[in-house]
Amino acid sequence: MADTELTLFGEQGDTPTHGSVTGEVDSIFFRAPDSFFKIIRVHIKETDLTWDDDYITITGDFGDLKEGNTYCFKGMLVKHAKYGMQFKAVSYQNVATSSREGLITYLSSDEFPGIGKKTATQIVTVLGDNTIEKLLENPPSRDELGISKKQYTVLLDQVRANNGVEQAIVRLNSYGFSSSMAAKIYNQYKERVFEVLEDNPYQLAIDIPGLGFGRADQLAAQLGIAADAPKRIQAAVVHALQLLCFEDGSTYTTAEPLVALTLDLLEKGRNIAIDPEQVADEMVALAHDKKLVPDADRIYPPILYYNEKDIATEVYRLINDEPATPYDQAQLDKQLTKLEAQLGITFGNEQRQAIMAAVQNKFLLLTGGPGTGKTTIINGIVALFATINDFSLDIGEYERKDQPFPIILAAPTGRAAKRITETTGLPASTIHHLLGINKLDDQPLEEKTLDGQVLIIDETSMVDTTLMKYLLQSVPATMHVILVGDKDQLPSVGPGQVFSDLIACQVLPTVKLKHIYRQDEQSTISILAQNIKNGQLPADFAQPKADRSFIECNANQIANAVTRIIEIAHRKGNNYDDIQVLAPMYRGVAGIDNLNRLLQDLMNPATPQTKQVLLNNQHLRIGDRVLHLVNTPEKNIFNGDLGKVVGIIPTNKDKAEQVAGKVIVDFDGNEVEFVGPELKNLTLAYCMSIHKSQGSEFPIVIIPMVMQYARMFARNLLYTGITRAQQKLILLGEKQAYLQSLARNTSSRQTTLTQRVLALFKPDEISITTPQANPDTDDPNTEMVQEPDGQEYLLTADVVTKEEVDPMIGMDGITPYDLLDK
Ligand SMILES: Nc1ncnc2c1ncn2[C@@H]1O[C@H](COP(=O)(O)OP(=O)(O)OP(=O)(O)O)[C@@H](O)[C@H]1O
Repeated sequence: MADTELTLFGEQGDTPTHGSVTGEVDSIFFRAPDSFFKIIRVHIKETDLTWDDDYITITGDFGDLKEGNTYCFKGMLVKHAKYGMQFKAVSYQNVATSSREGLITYLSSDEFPGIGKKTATQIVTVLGDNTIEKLLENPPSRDELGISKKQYTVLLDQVRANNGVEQAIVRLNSYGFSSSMAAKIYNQYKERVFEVLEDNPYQLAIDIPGLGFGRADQLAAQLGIAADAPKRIQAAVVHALQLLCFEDGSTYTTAEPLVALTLDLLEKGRNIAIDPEQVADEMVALAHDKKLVPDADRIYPPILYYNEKDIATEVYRLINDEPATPYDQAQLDKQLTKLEAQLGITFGNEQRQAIMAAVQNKFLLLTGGPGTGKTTIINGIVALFATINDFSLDIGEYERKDQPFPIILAAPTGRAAKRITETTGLPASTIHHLLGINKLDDQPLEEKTLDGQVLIIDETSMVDTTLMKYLLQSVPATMHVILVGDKDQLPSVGPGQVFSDLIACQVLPTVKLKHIYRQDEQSTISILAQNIKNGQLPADFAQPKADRSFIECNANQIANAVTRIIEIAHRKGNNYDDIQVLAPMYRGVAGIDNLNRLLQDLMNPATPQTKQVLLNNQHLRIGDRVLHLVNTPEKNIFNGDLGKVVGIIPTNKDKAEQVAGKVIVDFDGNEVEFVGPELKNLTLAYCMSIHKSQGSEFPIVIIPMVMQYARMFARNLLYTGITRAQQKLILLGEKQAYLQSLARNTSSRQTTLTQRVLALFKPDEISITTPQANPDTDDPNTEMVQEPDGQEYLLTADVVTKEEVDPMIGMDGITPYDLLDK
């Protein structure tokens, strides 16, 4: 049950009703499969709330609640949008075990066979009020209790089974953790929970998502850990190092920012001054204990330091351990021409070179800008490999013989993997799946060696340092590795810029595609892309071109302007399905959520006959464009997939606000049913985030960019967004927002992978086999696809005045101002 559906009772004026309910659990309606969350009905015995009924619905995170048992719940009354008034418990306690009589009744109940009232009284007399806690935490010997061996075993086993979780949660509640956080903590450490907590409360900040250094520090204060205790300072250093590396995407930091952030954490938490010398001393101690790694003037979290080194070693191994089989160039060329006929495609010259380089090198970096056909040529690489090695590409044949398919195709995201399959017709998976990694940040369950002849990874720029290390470690020496990507598009979420760093080495086999296929030769979209990549806006940025335009407007005008642009484009014969709005943020008047509401009314308006249901605060209608938000490989749909709603079956037919029972969505011919909790994985997609659009293309792209989005500004975000447009691009918003996006070049993460690789390879050691050796790797200024003739670049907005901003593409007679006011 999402909290957004709840309002605190009395929120609109009265004080919220906090209080307690003591009562017997009548029934447990709902148990969440993956947490302690439960919804229960309780028969009230006592309450300080104003409540007329004998029963009340209570929600919360509870351990092993038993129907028929009496508990005391503390919390507040809330109003659920659909189910009305209910009680949200933040803590609870079993009443049966909180008084002497209750304890005796409990211990002599059927749950403890062989223990009668007399023995139960004897146990409670020896142990007193805290009988249960003592039995759980520090059980007395059998002799002390004076009971039989059998009774002793039953007693301890049953108390642990019944009360372990509950008591731990109650005790964690007493440290101020909510029941849901207490449940997370308990699940992490189980019966070791208090041992960990008392030994080092800061460990919680490392292990429990959502529990930061600040909260662990409060707990440490409760447990009496001094403000200048080495344990506390060390925890702050480790936390600051994580923040500096993991939030910035760097693999290391330096002493100055690390000490500054550490002091900030330490002094903010307890309001005292800490001597920087002390921080430096603890940094030395941490280095001694291998909890951070100093190297020259850099400081690394150990995992990132060793992962960079391991990647370099693996690349060296793959290139040197087993040299590639030499092939005759002319033969390859001939084979490829034959394959083009079979595949029904003519590869460009540089694409042909890239395909041949892939079979001639053991390890190849295949890079190129957006739309240069990187994904498309995977098909050619696979086909050429199969031909020269004489193996079949018929999956069925391998399945029948129970043999592995010799080509392994994978990508960092499910959707990129699906795109490979769509392009090649061959199976592809996420790298996580390939390596047997369950959660995003976990490691493989067991060491794995991949079985096959060729490994091709698409969208490699999104692979972070840790995942790349695991991937390369799983590659046998005989396997060819082809890493495909574009270093200028969005980087990995996790630390590192592996793909870009490997290219920057300039000693590894690299092929760069330059010719753009997504847009045609005359396209000014690709020229704009090159400029943006170099951190520049062309002087003609705001002048309308045949395929792009810029409309200046502020955040409050965006929604209206976008709507009008689409209306006009539609009137001019463009199909709504071909128009995609891409924006950086969800919230705000110019955010994705607001635009979606407006664009839905424009592109798929409700009529009295329209079937629609309420979902995630949005109305979903037949015909709506929707986005899938998670990976569901078993249904072949992934995070970022776009589909169209083709069927809706509402549940409660009589009500005005119908709630969805079932929604059927067509994802490019794959019709998928969504029921119950699966529905929350869908959202409207007339406007979608630029992040989710990476790897996709659309005929017409509209991008609003205003200062309101400042938090998200990044050069590679803008670059990725505009390069999604195949034919037309309409940019709108504040010029300053575009300039600031360019100024923030987040690709400058601090990493040392390049130098680790170079330290292993001596310059003359590596032989690069490319049909046209391509050491021209990484100077962005040397790789302009088309230099705009005599164009001056500028980084200031002054030159472009409002008068120069003309109507949008081909929209004769319409001024920008027509678009702003309806
Ligand atoms: N040789 C070719 N002939 C015709 N069309 C091509 C050729 N190569 C690529 N294309 C087309 O160009 C478009 C872009 O190709 P593709 O998606 O493979 O590029 P990409 O480099 O992977 O792009 P991105 O980095 O944005 O994912 C596709 O529509 C594709 O069909």
